[in-house]
Amino acid sequence: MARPAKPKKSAASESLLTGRVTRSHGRHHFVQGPDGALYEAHRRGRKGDVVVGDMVRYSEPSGGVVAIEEVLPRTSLLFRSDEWRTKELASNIDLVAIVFASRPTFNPWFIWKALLAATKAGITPIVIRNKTDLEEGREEADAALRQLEALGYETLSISAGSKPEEAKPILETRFAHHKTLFVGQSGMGKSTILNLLIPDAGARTREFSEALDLGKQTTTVTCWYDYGEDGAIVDSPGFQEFGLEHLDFDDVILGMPDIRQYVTGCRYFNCRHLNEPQCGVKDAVARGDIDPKRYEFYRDTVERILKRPKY
Ligand SMILES: Nc1nc2c(ncn2[C@@H]2O[C@H](COP(=O)(O)OP(=O)(O)OP(=O)(O)O)[C@@H](O)[C@H]2O)c(=O)[nH]1
Ligand SMILES: [Zn+2]
Repeated sequence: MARPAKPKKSAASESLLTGRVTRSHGRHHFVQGPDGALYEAHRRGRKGDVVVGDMVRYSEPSGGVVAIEEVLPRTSLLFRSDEWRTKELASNIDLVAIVFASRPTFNPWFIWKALLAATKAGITPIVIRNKTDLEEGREEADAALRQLEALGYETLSISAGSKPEEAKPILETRFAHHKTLFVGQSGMGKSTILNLLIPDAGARTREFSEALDLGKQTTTVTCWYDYGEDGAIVDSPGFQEFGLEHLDFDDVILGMPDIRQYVTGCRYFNCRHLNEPQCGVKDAVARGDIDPKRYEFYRDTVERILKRPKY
């Protein structure tokens, strides 16, 4: 028997609306419709493929809850991972702002890992050195910043908390018309910066969590805030680690310009720059042309990758 012809696009699919996923709590998503209204949303078929930042097609709200029928193609997708799993952080962003300060003590590896993850995702990174007013730890923080600049990364220096009137226009100029994800270790001043850019962010979140009775949960998830006409500020919860389980060896080389520039001096074309003889990278470390701390980071990152079963 002949199969029945596939039905033409149903009236239902034509009535789908397009909106943005602005928050996710496990399988609970929140979609902002074209009119700005927020809807609680579930993914049709319980697929776990929805990420904050996604543009989705969803069905008309019934009882306030909508069904996400389709995730539209993304322009970018940023990951971070831990030992156990790789997690999407946000989609459709075009800048990653990495915030650090001299106090609490920052970990340069966090910054370097975030830079590698951004490079891997093809998203422009920018490093923000906050709390320039603090004396404590100033030297290390300034040295870290100078090194990042020498590596070719864009940076900004501000005191978001103590000189907000100076910091605000600097931030506004750089982040207008961009969709920026902010990442940083806890306590670096991410929330302070966010509040300068979006003064009512706290109120928006409170309103939202009260309306949906979410309590404290809202502070522990990634949130998308529209910013101006065509920009967005995406706040991620502070975390201490920025795992790179989703990177391969080549991604590390591509994301570390100071290492990459010496690989042409290696004898073996497949040199990993770890224990091989006549290695251009190790020679550069020995001469003092590569910062030993950066090489240590390189070694640790690559050794983790090479330990994986795939290699
Ligand atoms: N001295 C000084 N303190 C600042 C500055 N910016 C922020 N702070 C302070 O640093 C502390 C941490 O700032 P937050 O904005 O809460 O940091 P956060 O990165 O959002 O931290 P989490 O919420 O843990 O992720 C607060 O006490 C701020 O007042 C600054 O420019 N100078
Ligand atoms: Zn080598």
